[in-house]
Amino acid sequence: MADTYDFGLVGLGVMGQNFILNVADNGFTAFGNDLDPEKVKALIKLGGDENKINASVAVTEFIKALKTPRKIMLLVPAGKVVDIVIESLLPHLDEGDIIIDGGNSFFTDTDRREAYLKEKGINFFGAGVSGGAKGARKGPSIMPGGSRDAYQHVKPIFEAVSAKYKGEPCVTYLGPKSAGNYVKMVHNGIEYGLMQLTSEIYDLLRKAGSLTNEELHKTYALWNEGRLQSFLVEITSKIFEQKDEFGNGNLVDQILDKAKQKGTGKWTSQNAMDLGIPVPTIDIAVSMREISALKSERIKADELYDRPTPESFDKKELIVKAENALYFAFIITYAQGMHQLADASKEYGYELKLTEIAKIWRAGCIIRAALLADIADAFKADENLQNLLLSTYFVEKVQETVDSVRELVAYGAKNGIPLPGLSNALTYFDAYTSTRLPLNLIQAQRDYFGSHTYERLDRKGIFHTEWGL
Ligand SMILES: NC(=O)C1=CN([C@@H]2O[C@H](COP(=O)(O)OP(=O)(O)OC[C@H]3O[C@@H](n4cnc5c(N)ncnc54)[C@H](OP(=O)(O)O)[C@@H]3O)[C@@H](O)[C@H]2O)C=CC1
Ligand SMILES: O=C(CO)[C@H](O)[C@H](O)COP(=O)(O)O
Repeated sequence: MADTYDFGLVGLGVMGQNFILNVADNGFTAFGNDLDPEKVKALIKLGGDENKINASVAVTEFIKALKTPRKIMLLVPAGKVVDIVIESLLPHLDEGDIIIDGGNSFFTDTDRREAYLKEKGINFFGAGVSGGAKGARKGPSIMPGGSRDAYQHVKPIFEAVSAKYKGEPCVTYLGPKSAGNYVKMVHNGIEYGLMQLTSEIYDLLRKAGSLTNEELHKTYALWNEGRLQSFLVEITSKIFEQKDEFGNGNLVDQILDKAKQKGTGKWTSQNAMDLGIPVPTIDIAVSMREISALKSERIKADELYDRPTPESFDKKELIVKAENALYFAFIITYAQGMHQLADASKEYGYELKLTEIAKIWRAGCIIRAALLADIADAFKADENLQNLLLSTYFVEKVQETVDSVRELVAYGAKNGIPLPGLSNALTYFDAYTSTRLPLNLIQAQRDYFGSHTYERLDRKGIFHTEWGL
């Protein structure tokens, strides 16, 4: 059994178990490891043939079973556990072995781990995986970064197990250092934005148009056949038809309206702030999960204030406008995420190719959408495109949908329906496309109270005024 397996995987939980079975399905032999003997047993049983897929709780047995250079993927919870697992593997590894962190690790942790392991002759790289349990099993989108040479050893396995878009694997080497984890982080930031927008439109449809769950199911299903075709719209349509197993109508109506988060959306926002890149639709999606968590305060506050009863909206007209609005806001969210990737790439030296990123997101991942093929084309047509909103293709798409957004945002404000993602996307658009913003006044105020100086429109140089004299 020594030195026989092609691929090792530590962490046989939701992602790990599915990923390793996918590896075996694609003709590679694989060996798993987990602290939990039940998970080890379960994998061996599911694998069916121990020569093809095997597992052990013992790290020594796990390491011995792998062909060199060993290719070991970690799918364990992000944070300290990754360091603990690395330390447990290290004494048994040989120079040239490869550790791949497939989890949602924070990108600076990946840089630290890569530098630490390089000193010991071990290759380390981060490879974000997206697609949830089903994706891991049937074909995820994989976002590897780190050593290009080390990636070559894993490339055939990753290309075989990844999702395919029209035959093209949804994986490619993205760049050095933590490029893979960074791209996965922004993927999740975009995911937060799209989820927030999808839920706001649901709120609007049920409150303004009185759509039933059955109508919501049909509406999202229909949208999923058009330009909004995407994994999130597809699962949303399915969610509305799920019955509650306790017999209380539809399950969605029984789910507590407090959204949890594991950190990747917040990190996207925090890092965008650090780099000075505006991603307000992602920021507000994170804030909305935080507001949702304040359930008991929300209940108290609701009792203190009157709220308008929503005026009814013609159902057919509302559905058309809501589809326009969701399409518009999806474009804006991707535009913000791609902008963040472009600027981060310069800052961290990742040399990211946005076309390639859009291409590997076209299938397998949570934010897969028909729109991504158009986004890939836009970056292909202009490699230096600073923002999707500057692409001719998207100018037309945004132009034909923005009026619906204006109308719905105004309706929401007047009728007390919170649409923060939608209004934020609109505000971002209006601000980004304004030649003049009122921030000249902010510069004047800063100079007034703090002598912070300002620049002028009509001449070059840095100026200060003794205001009010
Ligand atoms: N779930 C999802 O949809 C997605 C998750 N991810 C990321 O993938 C990673 C894994 O997530 P997920 O599979 O959901 O997590 P799970 O908690 O389901 O699985 C993690 C597994 O790692 C095991 N583990 C913990 N410590 C060790 C150790 N020292 N040695 C060996 N095994 C260990 C756990 O065992 P035990 O339970 O006994 O502690 C568990 O079986 C995370 O970084 C997550 O953010 C990425 C994309 C999608
Ligand atoms: O990476 C993922 C999807 O792409 C994971 O499902 C992640 O847990 C989602 O983030 P959160 O739990 O914060 O909603």
